[in-house]
Amino acid sequence: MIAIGCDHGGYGLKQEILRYLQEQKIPYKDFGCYGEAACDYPLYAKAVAKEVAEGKAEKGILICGTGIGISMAANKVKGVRCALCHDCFSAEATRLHNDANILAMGGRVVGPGLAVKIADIFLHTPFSGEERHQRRINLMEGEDGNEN
Ligand SMILES: O=C(CO)[C@H](O)[C@H](O)COP(=O)(O)O
Repeated sequence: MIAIGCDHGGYGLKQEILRYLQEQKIPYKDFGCYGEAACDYPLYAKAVAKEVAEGKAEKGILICGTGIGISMAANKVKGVRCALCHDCFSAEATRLHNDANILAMGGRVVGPGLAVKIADIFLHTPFSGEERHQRRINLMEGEDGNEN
């Protein structure tokens, strides 16, 4: 299951991503927001990030106006590796190298065609599992005994 959320700046693009998920029969849970009224992106970032960190969702997708604030907020949750991607190369690389578990995009930055392609690559690219990448993820997650 994919957890998905947005703020008002990402609402329109989220509708496009939802259409893609439905067409592809990819199960998802929509954590809001549910309209274009102004709202606060950290609330939706935290809801999706928590779902992913707790293993209830396999991956997440977060969209705000730029993708920046919502990715920053998601990355405050331990175990979340949220990647802001506005190109296909980065979407693939962050899965292969970082095992990113949440994709963030900006609804005011990318058009729907590119955004759907980025989401498709993100959802279908496995982590490479290569030792050097795993080692760096472990360091990032603080599994070396350091605090962060
Ligand atoms: O991109 C965002 C955060 O990074 C927000 O979507 C953006 O800041 C919302 O702005 P406004 O309230 O002016 O519509």
